[in-house]
Amino acid sequence: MSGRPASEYPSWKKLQQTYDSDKSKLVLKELFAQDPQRFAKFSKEYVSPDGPPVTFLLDYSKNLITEPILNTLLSLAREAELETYRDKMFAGEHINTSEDRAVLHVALRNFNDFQIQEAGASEVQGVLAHIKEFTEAVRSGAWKGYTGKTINTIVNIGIGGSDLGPVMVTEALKPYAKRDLTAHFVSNIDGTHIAETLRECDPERTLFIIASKTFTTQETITNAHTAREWFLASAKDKAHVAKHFVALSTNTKAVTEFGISSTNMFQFWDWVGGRYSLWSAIGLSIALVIGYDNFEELLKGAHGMDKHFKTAPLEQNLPVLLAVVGLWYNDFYGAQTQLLLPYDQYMHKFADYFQQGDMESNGKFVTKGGQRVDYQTGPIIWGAAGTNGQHSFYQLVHQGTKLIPADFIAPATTHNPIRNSLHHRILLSNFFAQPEALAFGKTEEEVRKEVGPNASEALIKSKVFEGNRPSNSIMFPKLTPATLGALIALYEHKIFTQGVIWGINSFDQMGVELGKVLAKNILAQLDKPQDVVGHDSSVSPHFSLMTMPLTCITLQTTGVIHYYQKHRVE
Ligand SMILES: O=P(O)(O)OC[C@H]1O[C@@H](O)[C@@H](O)[C@@H](O)[C@@H]1O
Repeated sequence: MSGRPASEYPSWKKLQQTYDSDKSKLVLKELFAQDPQRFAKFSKEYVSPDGPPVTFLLDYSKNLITEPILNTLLSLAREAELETYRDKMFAGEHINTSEDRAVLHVALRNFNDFQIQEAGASEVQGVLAHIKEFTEAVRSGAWKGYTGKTINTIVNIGIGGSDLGPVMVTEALKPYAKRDLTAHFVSNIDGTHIAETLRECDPERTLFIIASKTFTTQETITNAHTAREWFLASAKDKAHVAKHFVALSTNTKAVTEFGISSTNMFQFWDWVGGRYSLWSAIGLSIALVIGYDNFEELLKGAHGMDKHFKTAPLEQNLPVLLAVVGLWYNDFYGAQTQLLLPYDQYMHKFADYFQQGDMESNGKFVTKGGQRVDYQTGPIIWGAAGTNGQHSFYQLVHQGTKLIPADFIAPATTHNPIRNSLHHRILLSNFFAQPEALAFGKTEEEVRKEVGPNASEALIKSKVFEGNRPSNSIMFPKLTPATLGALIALYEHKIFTQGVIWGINSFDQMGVELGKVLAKNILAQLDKPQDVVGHDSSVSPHFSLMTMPLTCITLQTTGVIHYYQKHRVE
C-alpha cells in the first residue's frame, strides 16, 4: 500500500525469472515424490491465541511452490512493507488515502488488546451493549409490535456490504438460529424482491432493519420507503413506525429524516468499510437470529485471527501464506480466478460474500500513487458449496485450458450427523478426493490400462487428467460462530496482504460510481420519450467513449430505451 508498483521490487523480478526458468520443473507429483516431508513443511495448524477455542489446518502443500519460491514470495511481502502497513491499519492511520479514512474493522472485534485512538473506537462497546439489549428484548418477546404481538419476522433491507455479510453468516450459523424467528434479506431494487418478501410478512409481527452505511443508497432507501408504505397501510398511525423500523447507519441526519428515531438507530463509523461491516451494527440481523452471545463469539473468533495476523512471523502467518501463494498464480501463472469451495452446505454463500470482499477491494488498475499497474491485481472470485460444483463446473477445473487455483474448506464434524454421519463421510470423501485428482491427475498410460486395447486414441486422450492443478485445503473441527469469525478474518487479511503488495488501495470503491450516475440520468429521461428522440445510436459510434461527455455516453443506450418505451405496460 506504499503505492509502489509491485513489479519494481527485486523479489518480483526474481519470481519472474524463477517462473520462466523453473515452471516446467514445478510438477506436484514429482515434488511430493522427492520430499516425504512436503505436507509437514507446507501445512500449518492455527490455534487461536485466546478467546473461544478455534483451530483449523491449512494444507498448502498442493501448490506449485518450493521453499525458495515461498521465501521469495515472503521477501516480496517484506519489500512491500507489509508489516508496516499492517501496523498502520491496526493503529488507525488513514491508509484509505483516497477517502482519507482509517480502516478499522479490527476495532469492532477488539476486546481491549489493541490500543486504537480513532474517534468512535471507544464507542464500539456501547453499540454492542445496545445490540445485546435490543436483540434480547426482541428474542424474548419483551419487544412488542403495534398491536402488542411479539416479533416473528425480521427483514433486513440493505445491499452490498449491508446485505452480503448478514446473509452469509446467518446461513452459515443456522444451527444456532432461533427457529421461530424468520429472517428475510431484501437487497435488489427489482420490486419483485420486496414484493415477494412482503407477501410472507405480517405487519403486526415484522421488524424492518434498514441497513445502510450512507443511508443514501438508492436501492435501500427505495425499498425502505416501500416497506414503510406497506406497513402504514395496516398500522395507519406513523407513531407505530418506532416499533417496527430500526436503522443501522453512520448517517444520523438521514435516518431521522426517514422517520426513525435516534434511539432506534445503531451507529457505526466511517472507518468501517461496507464490505467489512458485518462486525458492526450491520450485524444486528445476525445477532437477532443467532443471539447476542453467539454474535460475540463470532467477533472473538475474528479477533483471535487479528492477533495472529498482527503478531505471527510472515513464515507462520496464515493470511500472508494464502495471499502470497494466490499472488504467485495471479501474477506469474496468469490465473484469472480463484475458487472458494466450502464442503459445507451452511457455507453456501461464502463465495458470494467474498466476491464483494475481494473483488471490490482489489479490483483496481491504479496504484495508490496513481500509476497504471503493469500486472494483474484482484482475481475473479467464484465458487459453490461442494458437491454441487462437481456436477456443474468442475469439468473445466479438471480438464479445461485454464489454471484455476481452488480453496477447499470443510468441517471434520457435521451439525447434521444423519444416518450415522453417512452423508458427511461421503461429502468428505469428495473433499479429500478433489484436491488429489486436481494435483495428480491421470496419465495416458493409466487410461490405456483402464480402457483396454480396443479403445480409440481419441477416447484415450479425452480421459487424461493432466493434473498439476493447485489447491489449498482448510479443515476445522466444526463450524462454530468463533470458527466462522476466524475464517472470515483469515480471508480479509489475505485480501489486505495482496492489496499491499500490489500497491493499491483496497478500501475505496470508485468503480461502482459511474454506473450509478448514468442510471440517475437515464431515470430522469425514461418517462420523457421526447428527451431521447433524435439521439439514436447511429450517432454514437462517431464518438470515442473516452472523450464523450456523460450525456453522450447515455445516448449509446437510446436504442434500448426506445425499445423499452415502446413495449412497457404500466
Ligand atoms: O451501506 P450502503 O451505504 O447502503 O452501501 C451499500 C454498498 O454500496 C455500494 O455501492 C458499494 O459502495 C458497497 O461497498 C456498499 O457496501
